[in-house]
Amino acid sequence: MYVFIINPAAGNGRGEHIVKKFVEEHRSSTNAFRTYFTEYPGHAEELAQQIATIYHKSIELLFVVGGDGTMYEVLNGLVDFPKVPLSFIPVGSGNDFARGCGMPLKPEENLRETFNQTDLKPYWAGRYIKDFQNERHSHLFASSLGFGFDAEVADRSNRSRIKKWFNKIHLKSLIYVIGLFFTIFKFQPKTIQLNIDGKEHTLSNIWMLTITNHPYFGGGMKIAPNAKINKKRMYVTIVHKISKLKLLLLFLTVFFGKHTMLKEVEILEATKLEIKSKQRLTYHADGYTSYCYQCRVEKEEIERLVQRK
Ligand SMILES: Nc1ncnc2c1ncn2[C@@H]1O[C@H](COP(=O)(O)OP(=O)(O)OP(=O)(O)O)[C@@H](O)[C@H]1O
Repeated sequence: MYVFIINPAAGNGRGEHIVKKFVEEHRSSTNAFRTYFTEYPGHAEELAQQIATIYHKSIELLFVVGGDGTMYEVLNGLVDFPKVPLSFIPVGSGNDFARGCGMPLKPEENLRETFNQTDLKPYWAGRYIKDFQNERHSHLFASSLGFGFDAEVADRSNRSRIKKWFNKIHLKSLIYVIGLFFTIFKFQPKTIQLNIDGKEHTLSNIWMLTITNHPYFGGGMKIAPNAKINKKRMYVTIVHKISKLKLLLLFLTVFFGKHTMLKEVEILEATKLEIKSKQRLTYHADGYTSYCYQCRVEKEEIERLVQRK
């Protein structure tokens, strides 16, 4: 059975149209298609959990049709069902997961290719637990988890009342650019206690600390250019002691992965890490934003099967 979880709010409803057309074309070869539509934020997580509870043994492939936020929700709905094979049809605005997995970014092409040659490979998500919560409250992230400036930009943009209108006229990225200019004047660099694989570091004047499972974040920015999808390591990009002007330069060069030439940028590898701060930290996980003072992060040990190069 092929299952589609479609977010009609991502990509202005493009996913719904593409899947309907595809199902119509393939109905004669198989009838085993089920389509589900999300109705509100958080619904993809509930749907994925309910569908997997009932059908986990018969799902040949679960297609996530949306953006990175939908992927994040589905992944978290499947926490207890790692054997459900996943594919991502990118119709969102960022689609970093598709980029990181080397999938075609054109949704029609992606869907056709995935369906014709179901060549699944392992993928290891990241897992994080914030503040003093226990394992039961851990969350998974598919692509990235970031603390500091970029998270504050994302948070400001997510809370913006005009975001909905900008989305409608395909100008979502403009909201982030506006958010970036507002945040750059307000942001207070952080002091962070960072434990990487047992080694303690006190880092001051931190602007960004971003953890990724593959090179991309923020809608195509190549933040960790040498990152490879792997079982053990996450890539930690730290931006510290940087001037505001240079930070703007960083946001231009990061699309080509050239920000690593700046002395203020450091990329480390980690299996497990813990971040603590006395200041409240804003974070984003695959685009979702929230706040914490402490966060433990590690690779998910279980491998999931996803469509990727
Ligand atoms: N029916 C719905 N109506 C409104 N919002 C929804 C609905 N279904 C899901 N959502 C929310 O839509 C938001 C955006 O989804 P998603 O992140 O997948 O797309 P995107 O923002 O276009 O892409 P990207 O994250 O790749 O930039 C998510 O926060 C999700 O919870």
